[in-house]
Amino acid sequence: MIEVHDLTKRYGDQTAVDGLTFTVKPGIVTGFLGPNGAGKSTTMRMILGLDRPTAGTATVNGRPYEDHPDPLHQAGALLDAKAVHTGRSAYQHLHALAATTGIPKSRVDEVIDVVGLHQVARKRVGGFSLGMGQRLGIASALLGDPDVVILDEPTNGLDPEGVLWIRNLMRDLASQGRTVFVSSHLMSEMALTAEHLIVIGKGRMIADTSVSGFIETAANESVRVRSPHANALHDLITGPGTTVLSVDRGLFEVTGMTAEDIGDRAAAAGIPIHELTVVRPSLEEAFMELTKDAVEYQSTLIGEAR
Ligand SMILES: Nc1ncnc2c1ncn2[C@@H]1O[C@H](COP(=O)(O)OP(=O)(O)OP(=O)(O)O)[C@@H](O)[C@H]1O
Repeated sequence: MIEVHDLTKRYGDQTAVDGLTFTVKPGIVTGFLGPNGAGKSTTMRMILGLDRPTAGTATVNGRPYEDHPDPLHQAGALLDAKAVHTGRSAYQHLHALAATTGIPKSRVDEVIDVVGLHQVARKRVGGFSLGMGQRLGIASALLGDPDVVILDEPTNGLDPEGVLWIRNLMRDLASQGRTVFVSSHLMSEMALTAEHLIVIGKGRMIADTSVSGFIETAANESVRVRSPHANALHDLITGPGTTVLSVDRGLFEVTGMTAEDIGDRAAAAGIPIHELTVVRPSLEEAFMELTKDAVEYQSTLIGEAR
């Protein structure tokens, strides 16, 4: 379990993390989302005791990370996969890490198996592809058999096979009862992996919610309805609380009325319906909508700038 309370980090007059309070629970994957520069890495570094908060607290399993006598068993992290001595083999790297932290040698073989690096474990890390480097970073994170796993943008730059592998691994780790906290700036990726989301923008909390709850808050569901009897259909769906957008002749986009309601009313009035579709915003759309005021650099449409 990770608990963050009123966590704040300032660099000079810039506030990178601004009074964040949240809990990351075990047994599920929690996505940590935000546009570039939102403060995700800084928050993760403070949770791991690598950066000192300007104010507030962050604890891992009830204590500041650095106060645990067995920190690698409490939390393992992938922050920067490139931070590895490139002249060593994967095996040597993990072995050195295990030796300096009192982790048995047998665990090195176990994690090499978990991340599927056995065939290249004796090769120099310098020759590793990005995906192999990422796997090695994850092996290092898992070395202490940690309760809490923290991964900063683990799928960055990976091919589809690597992305799928990381996604399945995160789910597996969560199903083993671990706390899995993973950052991303890609909503679409999190939709497939995370159950819960913490969304930040400019260092501030925007949403702490389930994936489905996030979509519901971020944008309204609408219903596309089509009928050859356009006028009759229009009269039927117009009323207080509903918004009807005419998309094409006989095709409307309705908010404020459910598909069931529209279907029942049309049936009762004997109006044929040729399409009745619930339109849910994608997670990416919902994310853009929620964070539009919190991105560091906003692109301006040429038409708007005039
Ligand atoms: N050591 C530092 N000194 C000064 N400013 C910093 C430092 N580290 C981070 N920042 C600033 O703090 C803000 C948050 O950065 P952070 O890297 O935590 O964001 P992020 O959400 O992880 O973004 P990204 O996805 O781009 O990595 C940014 O504006 C960044 O420039």
